[in-house]
Amino acid sequence: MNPMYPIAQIRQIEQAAQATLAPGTLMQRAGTAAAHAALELIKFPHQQTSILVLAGPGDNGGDALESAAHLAQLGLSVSVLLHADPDKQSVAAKQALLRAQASSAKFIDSSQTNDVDAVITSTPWTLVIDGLFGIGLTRPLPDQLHQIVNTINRLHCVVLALDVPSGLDADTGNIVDDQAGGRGVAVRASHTITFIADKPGLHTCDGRDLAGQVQVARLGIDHSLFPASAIRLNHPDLFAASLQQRKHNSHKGSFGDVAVIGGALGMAGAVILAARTAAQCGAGRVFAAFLQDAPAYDSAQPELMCRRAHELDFSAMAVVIGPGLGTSAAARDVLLHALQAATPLVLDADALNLIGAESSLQKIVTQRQAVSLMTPHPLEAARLLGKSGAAIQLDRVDAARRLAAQYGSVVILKGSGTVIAGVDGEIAINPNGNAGLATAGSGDVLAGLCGALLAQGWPVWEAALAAVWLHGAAADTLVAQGIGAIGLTAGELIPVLRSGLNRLTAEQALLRR
Ligand SMILES: NC(=O)C1=CN([C@@H]2O[C@H](COP(=O)(O)OP(=O)(O)OC[C@H]3O[C@@H](n4cnc5c(N)ncnc54)[C@H](O)[C@@H]3O)[C@@H](O)[C@H]2O)[C@@H](O)CC1
Ligand SMILES: Nc1ncnc2c1ncn2[C@@H]1O[C@H](COP(=O)(O)OP(=O)(O)O)[C@@H](O)[C@H]1O
Ligand SMILES: [K+]
Repeated sequence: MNPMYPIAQIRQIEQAAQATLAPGTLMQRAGTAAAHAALELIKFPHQQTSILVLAGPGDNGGDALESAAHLAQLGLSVSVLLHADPDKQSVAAKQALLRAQASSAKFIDSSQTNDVDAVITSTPWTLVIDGLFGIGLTRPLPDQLHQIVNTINRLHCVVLALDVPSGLDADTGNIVDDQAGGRGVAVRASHTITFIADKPGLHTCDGRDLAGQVQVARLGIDHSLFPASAIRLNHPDLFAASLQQRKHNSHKGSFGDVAVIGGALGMAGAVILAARTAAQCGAGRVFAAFLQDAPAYDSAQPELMCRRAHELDFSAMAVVIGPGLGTSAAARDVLLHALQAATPLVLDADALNLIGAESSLQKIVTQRQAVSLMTPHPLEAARLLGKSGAAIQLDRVDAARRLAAQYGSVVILKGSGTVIAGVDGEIAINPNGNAGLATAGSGDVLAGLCGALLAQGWPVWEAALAAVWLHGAAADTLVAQGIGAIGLTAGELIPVLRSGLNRLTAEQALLRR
C-alpha cells in the first residue's frame, strides 16, 4: 500500500530491472509515461499549444528528450532547452537525444543564446516539462540554471516535473543547498510524474510545495523486484481495521476516559481545545485537568469535567499531557506522575520540552511499559534529540525514526508532510492538510484526537495514522469551504474531525459488507 523508497533503494530496483531488459527500455517507458501525463494535462491540444521541455545532462534529461520526441511526433509544437554535454550523456540519453533531434522538436541552444530568459518568456507555453535533474542531483543546480529555474517558477502555466522537481532532494524534501549554506533553487511544479516508485522527499518539508500533484509510473517493473518498504504514504487503508462501528449494546464506559493535563496560568485554552476534541471524537468521558485553578466548567462543552491536575486519579485513563503545561516544577511533578502511570500516554508540547531538558525523565520514557505517543513539532523534536530545528528539517524521516527508537515511542513529527514513525523503524508520511493548520492550537486538537482514539482502544500506530490523516482532511475540508487557509482557527477543526471520523467509519462498514 503506497510504498515509498529512498534513492538508494530506487537505484537497486532500477539495476535489477535493467538486468532483465534491453538497454534504454526504462528510459523509453519513462518518456512515454511522461508524454501521456503531459497530454492529460493539456487535455485539448490545439494549434497554439506549445510545450517547453527542459532537458539536463543525465538520464532525467534522457526521459525528457524521449517525451519531447513523442509529443513532437504527435504533431505538437515542442521546444527543447538542452543543458547537456552530448559527450558525457549515457548511451540511453544519447539515443533519446537522437530521437528528439530527428523529430520536429525545435532545439534552443542555451550556450548560443544571450538571453535565455527572454526566449522562455517570449512564448505563452501551455506546459513546461522539467527534466533537468532527477535523483542524480548531488549538488545545487549550476549557476546557469538558477536564472532559468527562477524564470520557469514565475510562469503561469502547468509545470510537469519528471521524477523529481529539479533541485529537490528526493530523500528529504529539502532544496539542495549550495556549499556556503545559501538557499539553492528548485523547480516549483504543479504536477510530478515520478518513476519506479514514490519518494519521501516529494511529500515532506519543501516537497509538497514543489512537487504539486504526484503520480507514480512504475515503468512495468515486476512487483517481485520491489523489496518490502519501510516508508508509506498515509492513507485510511492503513488504519481501516480500527474503524469500527459502535455496538448497540455499549455504554460510555465502553469508549474509555481521557484526561488532558496542562493549562498553566494563561494557557488554559490549550487544555480546553484538546479536551473538547477528545469529547467530540468519541471518548466516553473527558477530564480537563489544569495545573492551576480549574474553571468550574466549560460553558461551550459542559460535558467536560474540569479538575486540578494533582487531584485527578488518571491511572485508568488515556492521558494527554503537555498542552499549555508550562515547564514549572509543578508541571514536572505531574509529568513524572503521568510517565510512571501504566496508562496510554500522549506526550505533547511542554511535556516534550520538559523531557528534552532532563535525562532522568528521558530514561523513564524509554522504560515505560504502556504505550507512549509523542507529538513534537520540529523545535520540540530538536530539543528531544539535542539538535537544532534546522537539523531536524534537513532529514525529517531520519529525525522521526531516531526519536521513535530512542524513546521507545510512536512519534508524530509535525509540519508540512507530517512524519509518523513506529518503534520498529516503520514510517508513514501524511499527504493531506494545508497551511491553515499553521495556527495556534491546532497541535492541541491533534493531541486530543490521539487521546480519544487511544481511549477507544485503538492500537497506538493506527491511532497516530488516523489522527494525522483526519486532522489534515479536516483542514482541507474547511479550506474547500472558504474557511481558511487564512484565518482558520483550531476550534473550527473539531466538528469537522468528528464528521470525518464518522464518515470514514461508515464507509468502512459498507466496504466490509
Ligand atoms: N537509470 C535508469 O534505469 C532510469 C533512470 N531514470 C531517470 O534517470 C534519473 C537519474 O539519472 P542520473 O543518475 O543520470 O541523474 P540526473 O539525470 O538526475 O542528473 C545527474 C547528472 O548530472 C550530474 N550532476 C549532479 N548534480 C549536478 C549539478 N548540480 N550540476 C551539474 N551536474 C550535476 C551528475 O553527475 C549526473 O551526470 C532519474 O531521476 C530518472 O528520471 C528513468 O529513465 C528510469 C530509468
Ligand atoms: N504548513 C502546514 N501544512 C500542513 N500542516 C501544518 C502546517 N503547519 C502546521 N501544520 C500542522 O498543524 C499542527 C500544529 O501543531 P503545533 O505546532 O503543535 O501548534 P500548537 O502548539 O499551536 O497547537 C501540526 O499538526 C502540524 O503538522
Ligand atoms: K526533474
